[in-house]
Amino acid sequence: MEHRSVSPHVLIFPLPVQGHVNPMLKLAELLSLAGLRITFLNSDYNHHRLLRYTNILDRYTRYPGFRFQTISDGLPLDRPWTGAGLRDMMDGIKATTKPLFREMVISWCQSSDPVTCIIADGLMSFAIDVANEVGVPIISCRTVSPCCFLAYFSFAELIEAGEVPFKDDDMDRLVTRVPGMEGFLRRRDLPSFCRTRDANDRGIQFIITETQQTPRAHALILNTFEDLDGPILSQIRNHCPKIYTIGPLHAHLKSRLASETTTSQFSNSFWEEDRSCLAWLDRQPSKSFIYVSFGSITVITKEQMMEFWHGLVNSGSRFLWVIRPDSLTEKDGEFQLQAQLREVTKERGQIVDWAPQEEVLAHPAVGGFLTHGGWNSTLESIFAGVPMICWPYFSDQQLNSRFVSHVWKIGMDMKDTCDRVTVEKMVRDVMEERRAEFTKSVDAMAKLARSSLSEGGTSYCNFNRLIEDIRLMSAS
Ligand SMILES: O=c1ccn([C@@H]2O[C@H](COP(=O)(O)OP(=O)(O)O[C@H]3O[C@H](CO)[C@@H](O)[C@H](O)[C@H]3O)[C@@H](O)[C@H]2O)c(=O)[nH]1
Ligand SMILES: C[C@H]1CC[C@@H]2C(C(=O)O)=CO[C@@H](O)[C@@H]21
Repeated sequence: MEHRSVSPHVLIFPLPVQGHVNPMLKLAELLSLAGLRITFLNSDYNHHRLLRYTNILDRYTRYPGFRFQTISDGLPLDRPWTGAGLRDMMDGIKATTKPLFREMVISWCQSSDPVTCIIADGLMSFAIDVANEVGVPIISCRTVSPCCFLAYFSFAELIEAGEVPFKDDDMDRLVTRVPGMEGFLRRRDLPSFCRTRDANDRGIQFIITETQQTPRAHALILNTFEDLDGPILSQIRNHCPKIYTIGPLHAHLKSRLASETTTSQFSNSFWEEDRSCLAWLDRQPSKSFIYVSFGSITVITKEQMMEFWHGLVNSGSRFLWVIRPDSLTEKDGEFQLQAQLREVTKERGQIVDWAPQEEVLAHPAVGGFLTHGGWNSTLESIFAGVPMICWPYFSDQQLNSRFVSHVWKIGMDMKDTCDRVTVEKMVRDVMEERRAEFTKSVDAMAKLARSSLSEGGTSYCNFNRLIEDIRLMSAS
């Protein structure tokens, strides 16, 4: 790839959530590898956590044009933030981050090194307003699944047609107005924000407003590959014609780094990874354990935690279970329940606060993944060829789990149930009874993912087009 003498300067600005920062940091490194200069804008709080638990400074500052900047997210320092606090986060961003961002961008644009292009999280459309005000091209990046993004586009129409809010409790009724999903999308598969009786609910209105702004951006980056989401992408292209599908980003970065001499540690985690579990995995037989993790912001009740635990133990499979310290909805004085579970679990497996997930999924001893179905986890599981059981918590996860079970047929959907009998049955299905069937389809998808990243593959070529697009911005 050609490097011009002054390379473009790209400002990357993710929503301050693990599942957004992680893929956007990977995107940032990919762009750095291509010779672009990057300013990565993190919230103060998240940056501090990354400094504490990862080697991001060593990893990223080896690129001469890379720098981190920080901004306030407007939240008090004594949170942890989880999915239950979505409104607080959005309010903080609107009141505090938005005006600060505008000031920062204006001052950078007046400096001797103005930004050529902004790549901002598609959930912060105020970045589009600011970019337009200062005349800098902006590309939107949505870290959520394309199927969910498409459903968001249909929210206003669903409301107008009276499909949302739901008028009764029949959650299995088909939803007819999300294009391309007419035959299989049930009410229960819509993003959790639709489970309200109020069409003016702030959650729904926020998503509608943000999503409808996306076409105002110069282009849209999606973390997927064409063979996974082809029919959905052609529907999205009716709204946003210029899309760069360059995923799975985690694997794309690894494949482009493969020729470089670099560290093999890729953690962008807000928690300390417990790497001791890898040694435990090394002692397990092939495809013998199930990995359990519900991502970075899911919270569960003590009751649900116990149902999962009994179901896992009764299944007879060994398991590695990530229980973040802030996982429980209720207070767990001194983490008593978590400590007890750890103790009684020793026989059957391990419980850790946070795992090196990509490495765990790539381990030969893993046979299945019990996941909340966050989009990063879904892509990481597909790429590793690991069948899933999805227990969606919120947002896109309700849709992702339907696609996993019904469209791609690479796992099972445990949505809206949480009892030990179901957990046991599904674990047995994925690990034993239906293992061959799921493994065959997920392996085929993993192969397509790999080929999208190889030279000439769709994600590979789309990434090169993205770079050219950004370079042309600096030339004009
Ligand atoms: O022990 C762990 C658990 C998770 N992870 C990583 O954390 C990320 C989690 O991302 P994701 O699976 O997408 O879940 P969330 O953290 O819940 O992500 C939020 O952001 C995603 C992208 O927008 C959405 O798809 C989700 O629904 C939303 O909850 C992944 O890269 C995992 O590899 C670890 O490294 N170690
Ligand atoms: C903060 C959550 C609200 C919706 C966001 C999202 C999306 O892009 O739609 C996915 O999951 C969460 O991280 C975001």
